[in-house]
Amino acid sequence: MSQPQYLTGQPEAIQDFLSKFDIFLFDCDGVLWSGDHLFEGTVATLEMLRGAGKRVVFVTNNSTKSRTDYRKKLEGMGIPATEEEVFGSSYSASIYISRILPQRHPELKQKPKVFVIGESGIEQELDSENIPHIGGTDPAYRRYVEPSDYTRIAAGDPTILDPEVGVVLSGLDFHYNYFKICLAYHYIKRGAIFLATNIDSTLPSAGALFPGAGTMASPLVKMLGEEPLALGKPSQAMMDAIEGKFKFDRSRACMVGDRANTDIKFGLEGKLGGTLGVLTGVSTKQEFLEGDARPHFYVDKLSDLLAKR
Ligand SMILES: O=C(O)[C@H](O)[C@H](O)COP(=O)(O)O
Ligand SMILES: [Mg+2]
Repeated sequence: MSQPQYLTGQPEAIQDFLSKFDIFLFDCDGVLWSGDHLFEGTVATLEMLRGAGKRVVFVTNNSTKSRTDYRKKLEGMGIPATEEEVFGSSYSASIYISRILPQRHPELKQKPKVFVIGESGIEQELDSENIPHIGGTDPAYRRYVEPSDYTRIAAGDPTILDPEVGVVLSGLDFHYNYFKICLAYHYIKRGAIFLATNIDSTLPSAGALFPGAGTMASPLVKMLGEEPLALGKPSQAMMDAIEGKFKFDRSRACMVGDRANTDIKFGLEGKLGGTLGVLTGVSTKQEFLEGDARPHFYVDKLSDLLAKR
């Protein structure tokens, strides 16, 4: 395994790095910003890349926002963007459920609904693919479990366990609770397909780490003894969908990310021409230098790419 090349403070090496690629797939949390805190130099770096004729695509595992939400967040931070340039795990999961799952599970025709553990980003993307869904942000699910719930769920009471649910989709949920876990578990035990938007164990925000989507799915993994199929990075189903949409030469593409086991693994397994690790998010320098998924290049922060000769 080759040693990642450090680019910070190396203008010559940075120019050589930039000349290798026509398209940059950008992770968001931990690279462009940390929650609502935009990292210094992010806007200028993206302007520099676009000014040099490079294509920029935003590829995020954060399922709480839709492509529309991300366009607004990017523009709100001074980064011009179109929804076409955004590819999120909630969108990746939605197109998997609408276009691939029915071929593999024709029985889902009778069970078209998705039980959502997550926020509105998932609901909006399911709506964009005309997939019916329950749970999610519905206030009816933001409550403590009641004694009668146990008997009703155990009995399969259709007024609490919707018989049309064929998929449980687990994402980042800021309103997570015991009641949702109970329902999700019993839907899966009754045959629903167990999917996740992504497996990130932590969420970088305000310069610190918080529970991630992968942590949301873990109680179900513990109960079921099985992992969900995750449709976000490093899933190559997502890479194929992005390549299909943006039609690019993988050897001229670079994945930029802060997390080794999602972003960097995504680029390496996708056989992209390059991967760039950024040390402003989840993964440490040691993880980039000694871990299983080592980037080709790494920098302390994204704006280090602005260094001039
Ligand atoms: O918990 C999560 O879902 C992730 O931490 C988060 O969303 C990662 O987003 P990304 O870094 O892929 O933009
Ligand atoms: Mg990230």
